[in-house]
Amino acid sequence: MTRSLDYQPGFRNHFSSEALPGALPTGQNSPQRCPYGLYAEQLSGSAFTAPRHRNLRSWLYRIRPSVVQSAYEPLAMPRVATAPLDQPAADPNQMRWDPAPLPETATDFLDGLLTVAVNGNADAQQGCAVHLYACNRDMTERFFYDADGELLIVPQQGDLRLRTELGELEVTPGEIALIPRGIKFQVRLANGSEAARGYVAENHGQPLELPELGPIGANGLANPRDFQSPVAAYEEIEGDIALVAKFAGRFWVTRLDHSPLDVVAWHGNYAPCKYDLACFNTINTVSFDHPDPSIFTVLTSPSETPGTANLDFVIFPPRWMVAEHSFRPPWFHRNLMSEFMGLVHGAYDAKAEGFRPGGASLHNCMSPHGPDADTFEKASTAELTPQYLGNTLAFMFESRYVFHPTEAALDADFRQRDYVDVWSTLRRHFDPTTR
Ligand SMILES: O=C(O)Cc1cc(O)ccc1O
Ligand SMILES: [Fe+2]
Repeated sequence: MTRSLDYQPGFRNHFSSEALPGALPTGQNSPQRCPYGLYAEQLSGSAFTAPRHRNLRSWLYRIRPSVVQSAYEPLAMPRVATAPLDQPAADPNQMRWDPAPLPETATDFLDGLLTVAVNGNADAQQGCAVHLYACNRDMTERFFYDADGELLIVPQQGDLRLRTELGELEVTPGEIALIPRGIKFQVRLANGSEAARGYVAENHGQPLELPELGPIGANGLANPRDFQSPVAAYEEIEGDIALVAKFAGRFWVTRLDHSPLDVVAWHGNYAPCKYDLACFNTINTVSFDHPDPSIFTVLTSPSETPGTANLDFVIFPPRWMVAEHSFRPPWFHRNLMSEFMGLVHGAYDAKAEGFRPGGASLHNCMSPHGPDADTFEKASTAELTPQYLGNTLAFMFESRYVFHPTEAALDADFRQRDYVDVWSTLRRHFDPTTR
């Protein structure tokens, strides 16, 4: 873990931070003249009138307001797709991919994005996209913001420094970062990493929030205090700087003569954050049966239908397995919700092999899936002593909307075209004479 940066703790707290003493106005948001000659700018991540518990906004005190930029021009980014997609048709086939290869030519985070699947409708603020990233170069002269959604970044290899308007964060595999919709940022490799790879969920819907805990009580799962937001940090750099925007499924570029990281102070609850998945308080059965994976929900983006998420971020962390007289791995199942999975490190308990760190799988709405044949055979006869499942960190982006895989994902060399065969050797055990 990286500890060189300062952070403010708490999930969506009302933070205050200033990089110069007294830069943050007190008692009001828009003084007639701001300290140090700064401009005040409000950044709203919700409608002004959103209910109080979902109202998201921060006040930024910056050297120049964001409007000081040129006209936007289209920018080609053919590897990134957005819902709705006309082509190809959605696919019910179970799919799996090996890790995407790391780039051989100089590739920054933006150029290294590749969309695997999309769902919902970005303009209607529904659904999400799943992208992979693989990069070996810093973003230096360019910055990015995404008007189509917030970005949940799940590093799998290599450390990233996320330089945002509201300050800097570093993430390493095992941690996640959340960049709210519209926040300008830049991605650099950190701590000597020469390349980085991971997953991004681009959430078009309601921002991710902590799930309700119901009978679990006041504590457990991801605790709010373990989320960390940056402190204000600014740079004053002049030059020819590109600000790339993703807007309504297309990329655009506007030019600035200064760095957009010019926010000297800010306050509010709309800010990037990071979270170490090792802080997750994992709750599971201590009696029998394998509970639904919703017990492992880190963050959820609700939809209008109660309990039916636009997007859930679920992890499968290291944990004790103690269930008695039970088949312990994930069961065979078919699900209304569509499931995209990735693996940060180790092995996943439903798949003996083939699901590799950096790889991915997709099990769409109602497509059957579950343990592969080897896992089933072993788990059906295993001695059910308490067993520690270490060296594992899988995750799922689960959505009520069907994932439409992109052409690039379907055609990728690293797609395992024979994936469905992992279940083909499941033998018939039925014997009507023996219970
Ligand atoms: O399909 C998967 O591997 C994810 C998953 C895990 C689990 O423990 C129960 C249900 C489920 O969809
Ligand atoms: Fe599943």
